[in-house]
Amino acid sequence: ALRPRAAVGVVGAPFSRGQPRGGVEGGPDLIRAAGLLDRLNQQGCEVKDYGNVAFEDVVVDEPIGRVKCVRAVGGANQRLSEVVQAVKRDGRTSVMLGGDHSLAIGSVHGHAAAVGGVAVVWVDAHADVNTPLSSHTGNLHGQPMSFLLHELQHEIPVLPNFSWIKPCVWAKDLVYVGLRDLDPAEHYILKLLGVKVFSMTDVDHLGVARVMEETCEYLCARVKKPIHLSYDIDAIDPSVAPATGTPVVGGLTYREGVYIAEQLSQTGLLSAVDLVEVNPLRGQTEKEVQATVGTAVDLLLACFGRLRSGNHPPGLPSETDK
Ligand SMILES: CC(C)[C@H](N)C(=O)N[C@H]1CN[C@H](C(=O)O)[C@@H]1CCC[B-](O)(O)O
Ligand SMILES: [Mn+2]
Ligand SMILES: [Mn+2]
Ligand SMILES: [Mn+2]
Repeated sequence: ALRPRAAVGVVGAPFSRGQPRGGVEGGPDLIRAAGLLDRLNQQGCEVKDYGNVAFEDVVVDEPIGRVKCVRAVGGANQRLSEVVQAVKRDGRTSVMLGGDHSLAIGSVHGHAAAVGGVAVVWVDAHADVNTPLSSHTGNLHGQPMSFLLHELQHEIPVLPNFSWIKPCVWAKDLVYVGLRDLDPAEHYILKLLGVKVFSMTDVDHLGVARVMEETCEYLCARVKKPIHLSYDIDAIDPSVAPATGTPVVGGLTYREGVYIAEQLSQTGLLSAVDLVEVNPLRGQTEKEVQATVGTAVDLLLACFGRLRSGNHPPGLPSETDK
């Protein structure tokens, strides 16, 4: 049976104001330069590059309380949401290349605006669910999920350039994988809302196969909504992907990271992917940068059907055609 070529839309989001470390805005072009689009084409995807989102420069952006770069982050995500909506309206799976993780606000918002309710799989060392009031750092890359969850809206203050955001994710439709560095407030929020979490302890205890069996079973049999995979490269162990802003030891192996993407790809529900927090200035050598970028590319290829057991073009005989 001929499989339809997966239609993919790549959106570059060269943005860094959700956190203080320069360099992460270089992520999109580095991932492109490593050959992502050609490799997706070669494995049978039909790919359109929507280019890099042109973010408006915000000159005066004083902190509000502790929260930094509020106006820049709010404006950037409003632009990004519009582009992701366009990608989805074109019938393509959206691939957003970051940039820092505050960009998930616009990416998830745009996805949900186009397709209705979405399920979110958040693969990250961190939960990124601080509210503007619970955040110790004031960095918005640690807060994106708080603006998206219906159940947290009473905790969110009015912020300039954020009033366009409509919460669009229910706690029961969110699954975390790879958590190992939560702030107390985040832990409290996840417990209070009963969010499904597979921390690195669970990965150790159950193994990644069981973690993904439970995740996919839950999302395919129960939730059945289009899946938004938001992948922070710092979910992967820093020995594999060191060039990132907030590395935490004890992360996913390369194999576990790819396996997660392979399994989600096979659900057929993958509707949008973020690959964020690749920061070339945080690699100590060029080799470290290339290892990080290469891992990001391989994770994305696995999201779109690349299998380590091998693939061949449709039309050739394969066991399923017997
Ligand atoms: C703040 C440092 C010291 C700590 N190791 C660290 O990173 N902590 C995480 C957890 N909470 C922080 C925050 O809210 O600012 C940090 C967010 C990371 C955002 B992410 O997109 O990279 O997932
Ligand atoms: Mn992280
Ligand atoms: Mn993150
Ligand atoms: Mn990070």
